[in-house]
Amino acid sequence: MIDVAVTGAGGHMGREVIEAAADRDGVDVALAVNRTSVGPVAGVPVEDEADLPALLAERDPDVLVDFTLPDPSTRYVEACADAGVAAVVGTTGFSESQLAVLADAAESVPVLRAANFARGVAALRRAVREAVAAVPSYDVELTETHHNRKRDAPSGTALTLLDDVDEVREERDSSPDADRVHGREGEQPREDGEIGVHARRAGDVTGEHELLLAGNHEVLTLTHRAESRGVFAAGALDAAEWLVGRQAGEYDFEDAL
Ligand SMILES: NC(=O)C1=CN([C@@H]2O[C@H](COP(=O)(O)OP(=O)(O)OC[C@H]3O[C@@H](n4cnc5c(N)ncnc54)[C@H](OP(=O)(O)O)[C@@H]3O)[C@@H](O)[C@H]2O)C=CC1
Ligand SMILES: O=C(O)C1=N[C@H](C(=O)O)C[C@H](O)C1
Repeated sequence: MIDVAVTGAGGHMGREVIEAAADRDGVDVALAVNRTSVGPVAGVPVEDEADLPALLAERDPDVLVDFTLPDPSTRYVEACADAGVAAVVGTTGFSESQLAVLADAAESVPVLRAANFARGVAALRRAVREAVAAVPSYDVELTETHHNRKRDAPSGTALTLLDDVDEVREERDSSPDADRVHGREGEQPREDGEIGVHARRAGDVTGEHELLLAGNHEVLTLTHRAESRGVFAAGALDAAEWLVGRQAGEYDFEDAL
């Protein structure tokens, strides 16, 4: 049995995680916090996030699962490092300096961060790397679609897929994202090697990512569509179960699969 702490417990993903944990053997939610006051979620009382450091010391959970925003997320992971609690981070949109804070925390505790906890996206990443390696000269365009509440663009998953493309094309070292063109407008002919990146926001779309490769009179598209947030919550809990007992360090969802 592992004891999990959930931050952002009143948010869409925090609620999904608590509900998924309630249905899963071997996982108990020992602590749930939120910024604003909300009632119990799946019978778990939700406490004030300002008290997180004291609550971590008192309840001593094995692992914290966070889906919030970059600012609170970095604070929560720092609190985990102080309390000796592992952290699974699903939040996206971190700046380089916030990522450095997470890396510091990972010197004390295991920290697993992933922009997407859907197993299908893990498979998509492998397929993308393979496809780009097979047709390296083809044009690449990436389109992601999300609900109209989403704050960060492009999505964390889109950025991960772009890094995967760059890794195969071995362009990371020189200038990681110089090849990315975000939308196009006016006179803007496509340049060799550029990757068009398109972020759509509409309605309540859970999350879709499509990588298009085209050249030589053919088009290949690789698409993932999440049909429920439950897939992300299930993956995050799989990651949490895997992470407990690991050495301090930074991990990715692929490590846990
Ligand atoms: N890795 C993955 O698989 C997935 C990642 N995500 C990512 O998870 C994150 C959350 O998504 P989602 O649940 O849809 O978002 P919601 O807007 O539904 O929830 C956000 C949560 O963060 C809290 N929050 C917002 N601002 C602050 C603050 N300043 N201090 C403390 N807490 C704050 C909110 O609290 P309050 O209720 O008080 O506003 C709420 O609990 C996003 O970064 C998203 O991209 C989403 C799905 C899957
Ligand atoms: O904000 C969301 O909802 C999602 N965010 C993640 C991202 O930024 O990639 C993952 C998923 O697509 C849903």
